[in-house]
Amino acid sequence: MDTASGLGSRKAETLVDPECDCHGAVLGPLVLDSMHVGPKSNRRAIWLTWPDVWVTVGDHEDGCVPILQGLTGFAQPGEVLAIMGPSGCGKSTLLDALAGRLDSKRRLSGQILVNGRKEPLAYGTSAYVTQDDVLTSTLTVKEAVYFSAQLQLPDTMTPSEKKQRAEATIKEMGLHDAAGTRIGGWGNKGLSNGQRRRVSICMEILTRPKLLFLDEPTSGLDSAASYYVMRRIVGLAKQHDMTVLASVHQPSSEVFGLFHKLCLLSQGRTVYFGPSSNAPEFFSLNGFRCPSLQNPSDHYLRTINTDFDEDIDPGLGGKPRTQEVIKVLAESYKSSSCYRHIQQQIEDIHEMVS
Ligand SMILES: Nc1ncnc2c1ncn2[C@@H]1O[C@H](COP(=O)(O)OP(=O)(O)OP(=O)(O)O)[C@@H](O)[C@H]1O
Repeated sequence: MDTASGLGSRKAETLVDPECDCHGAVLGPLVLDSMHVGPKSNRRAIWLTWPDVWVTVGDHEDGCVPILQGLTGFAQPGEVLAIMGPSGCGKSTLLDALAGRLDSKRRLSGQILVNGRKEPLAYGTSAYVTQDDVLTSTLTVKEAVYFSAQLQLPDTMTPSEKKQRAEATIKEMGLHDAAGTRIGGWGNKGLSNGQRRRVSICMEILTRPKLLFLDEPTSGLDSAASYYVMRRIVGLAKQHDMTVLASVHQPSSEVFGLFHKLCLLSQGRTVYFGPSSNAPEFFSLNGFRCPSLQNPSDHYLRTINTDFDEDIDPGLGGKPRTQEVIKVLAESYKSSSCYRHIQQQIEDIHEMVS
């Protein structure tokens, strides 16, 4: 196993771009020690990079329609990247592309690199929580998670260690009170939708995968549950050097504040990619300042949602149409030093892990 020897002497660096449009903003730490294989894990941490990824649907006869248009980004160990944007902007497609789960209709071009290499993920290193909860309705929460633990966890763990891991994970997802409840399903009511969501997450985080994809992990959860679930996931990422990518619809300010990086998409284009703490400055500099006391994620999504454009009266207050706003933001992002810095960080990652 490659332990990235030689990197040990390089300490955690914080990259600051002196020229960044987000003045003096800290553009996020490249924690080089994450490559170290420490006692808490016998698997290598994962740096996922995607410089210029496109996804299209259709064929040559009917014409190809781009769903994702030249997206560039990376996800790093110990951090959670939030993928946000209006419905249909391409969040699930990006997750599917990065996880190697695109169906045959969707064609990928561009590179997705795992630790700087184009290679399939080793078995057991990644997990994906889909939008639909596929669970056995007749089992209780405890049974489902216990069985899953017995099947998924390595033989090096004893049955009682597996049981303990299952119990701890049930607790982590706040399901201890529902442990004895049947999952249920159509015509056989059991868990609530939010509880089912948390059981699905439980099953996938049991193994502490090095790379975790979460498609709408907080859908169906109330704001408090969303916050606690995301906080646990952020904690697990930090504790186990997990690289987490989550598509999120409508996070509260508190949940939004938990994310390390933000990938904001609209119509398959990047509107912003970078530290979530720098997004307010990016929007302000482009003339779309988030009003004080407003949830920043609400502001970003409202600014770039075209679905209800006819509700905006162009004659009143000279408000630009959303299509123009998206164009301004996407072009501004592509020409910003923030974007160049992300490209540089990707090169640094490739150099570091090679
Ligand atoms: N297999 C496919 N064939 C044709 N179009 C597709 C296919 N998969 C996705 N699309 C289209 O690509 C766009 C992005 O879809 P995607 O599911 O990635 O969006 P999303 O941001 O995850 O949406 P939501 O938040 O509503 O789940 C949509 O317009 C969708 O209709």
